[in-house]
This record gives sequence, structure tokens and C-alpha cells, in this order.
Amino acid sequence: MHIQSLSIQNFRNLQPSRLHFSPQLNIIYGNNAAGKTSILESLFILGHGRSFRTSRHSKLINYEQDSFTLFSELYSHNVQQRLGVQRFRNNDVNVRLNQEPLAKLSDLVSLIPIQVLAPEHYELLTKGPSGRRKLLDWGVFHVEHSFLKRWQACQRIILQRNKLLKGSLSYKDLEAWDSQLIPLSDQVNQYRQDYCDSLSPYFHEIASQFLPDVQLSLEFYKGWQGKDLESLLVEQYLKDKKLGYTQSTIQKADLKILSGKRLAADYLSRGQQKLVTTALKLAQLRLAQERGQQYPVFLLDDIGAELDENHQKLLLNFLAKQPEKQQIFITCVHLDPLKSLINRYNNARLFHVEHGAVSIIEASEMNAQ
Ligand SMILES: Nc1ncnc2c1ncn2[C@@H]1O[C@H](COP(=O)(O)OP(=O)(O)OP(=O)(O)O)[C@@H](O)[C@H]1O
Repeated sequence: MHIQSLSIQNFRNLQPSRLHFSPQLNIIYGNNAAGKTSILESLFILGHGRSFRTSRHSKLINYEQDSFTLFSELYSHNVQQRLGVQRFRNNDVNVRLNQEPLAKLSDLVSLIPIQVLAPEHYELLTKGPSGRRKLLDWGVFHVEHSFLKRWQACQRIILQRNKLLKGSLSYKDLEAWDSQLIPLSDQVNQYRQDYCDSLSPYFHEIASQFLPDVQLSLEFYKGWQGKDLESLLVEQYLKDKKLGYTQSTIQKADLKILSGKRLAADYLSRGQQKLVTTALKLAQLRLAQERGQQYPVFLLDDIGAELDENHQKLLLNFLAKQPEKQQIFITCVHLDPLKSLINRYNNARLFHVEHGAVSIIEASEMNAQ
């Protein structure tokens, strides 16, 4: 899978641009606040319909405009697709795939797998489980497309169950819902557990390169401990009723990252935590490649942020060894540390961003700089 081109209109501070990308390495560089991350953000939107920086779509629209438009030509499942995304200030969205309206944004996720690693993700270990659960579910979804349907069905039933709880007279009133919820939750757990098991060896291998002194491992937590869900739902009925919500659900699941037997977040430095997050995302990429799935487009925002020279080199080495079909976008302020990576590719493309204006720089010009 790769993105061939992108036209951008009225998106953040970016001037109208039409960009043609390398199917392998793309570097976007420029000073702070130039608009580099905005380009990555617009690419991410192609595969998710939303940003990785904000949930408020109106923030993405240029201050002086009423909507933004992105149009892209891309290869997915070896077929060229044309995708247009337009978002309005009133939250209306218009997505067209090969000129036909696309009803469900979730269809984009399977068509255009995109993985992002940005400074926003470096608190993955210390923040609550929702970010880690999203990371896990992103991977599960790309392996097992039926996951989304089951996950959505669980969400609907839990919502319904929580509504019924308040007015219920006894557990009997919930039994019919639980008889659907239990097998669906078991299935979701199994998908998540299987993905965690498959990811673990890749994570272990990459993390041990980045952090050779720390014994890291992954553990899947399904959202409740011990007993099977059926017994817990009966047992916790009165407490659930009092609280007004179901305590034991798949919505509480977590991907625990351990250092030895303890939570890594409690012991690792900020820099180490950043490396763990990086290792996790790279492991997901490697797993997708090894399984022969569509290679997710990999977006790496601000590659230089907070990494010492040695770790930056390790990361660059990893990126230099990517398979031919892997498309990568990297943003940076300084080009110098990336020059040897760029020179390893004969088709790398460089984009210089200045006050929202994007220009293409030839690799030969870079070497002359
Ligand atoms: N809706 C908007 N309309 C116009 N400009 C915006 C909008 N949203 C953000 N900006 C501005 O766009 C600029 C570019 O931001 P962006 O985060 O893309 O920069 P960057 O090059 O990644 O910077 P850094 O290196 O500091 O991370 C910022 O000055 C920001 O204030």
C-alpha cells in the first residue's frame, strides 16, 4: 500500500499544494511551526477520517475558511484508488472513494492502513489504558476484520445494559443481554490475546536493541480479573446497579507493558518510555510485514525529539532496513542526521516546508547543502 499523491486545500496553515510522494522514503523538513506535522496529519486523515492530534475537526480547517479538502491517489490492494475527504465547520463530512460516496469512515481504516508515531504518543505508558487499548485494537483490526463488528456489538450491548441496570428489579432483567454479551466479549478477548501473543516476540526483539538493559514484556489484561465473565456479571449485579454501569467489560482492557514483573511506566525514564513506545509501533509494523498484510504507511513525526545520538542512529538503522514496499514519511527540523538514510534510497523525496508553503528539494541539492 502506498500514497502516490495528495492535494491539500485550506488545511491548517498549509498553502494549497499538490504533492507527489516516493513509494518508499519521504522526508518533510523545516523550522518549527512551518506546517510539517500538518502534512502528516492530513495523510493520517486519509486512513482514519480524523486527526491524531485533536478530536475537534474544526481545528483542522484554515482559520479563514469553512472547509478543508484533501484528495489523494493511492495504491491499496494493488489497485489505484482515488480518495477525497472534505470536512466542514458544522462537522459535516464528505468522503468519496473513486467518486462514489463512502458511507462508513471505518471502511477507510481497512483500505488505507496508516500507523503514526508522534510526540503525542510518548505518554502512552503513563496515561490511562485507552491509548494502549487503541494501539492494540488497531493491530487486531488489521489482522482480523471481523473484530470491529464484534467490538461494536459489545459497545452497543454494554450501553443498553447500563441503561437497563438502573430500572432493573433483579438480575433476570439483564440475562437476555448478557447471553449475547458474554460470547461476544470472549471473542474480542481472544482476538486481543492472540494479537498480543503475536506482537510480543517482535516487540521483545526491537526493544532489546533500543533498551538492552531492560527486560521488557507485554501482557494482555482483558478488563477483569479471575473469574469468567458470566459469574462476575451475576455476582456484581447489585454493585453495578448502584454504580449505574457495568464494571467488568472489554472497555477496561489494557496492554500492560512490564519491566520485569512491574509496570514499566513506574520505573523507566521519559527517554526510555519514548523508546518503548517506538519499539511497540515498529513491532506492529514488522508484524504486519511478516504476515504479508498490506504494509501500513508509517508516519514518524519529529524524529529528533528527545532521542540521544546513539538511539537516533539505532532508529535510523532500523528504518534503513525496511522492505521495498514500505512507505515512510518522516518530519524533522534538521536534515543532517538523516542524510545517510536518504542516501540509502535512490528514490527518496524531500519536501521543504516554510510558513505553510511546500517545495520539493532534489536529493542532489541536499547533498550540496
Ligand atoms: N486551523 C489553522 N489555520 C491556520 N493555521 C493553523 C491552524 N491550526 C494550526 N495552525 C498553525 O499552523 C502552524 C503549523 O503547525 P505544525 O504543527 O504543522 O508545525 P510543525 O512544522 O510541525 O512545527 P514543530 O516543528 O514546531 O512541531 C502553526 O503555526 C499553527 O499555529
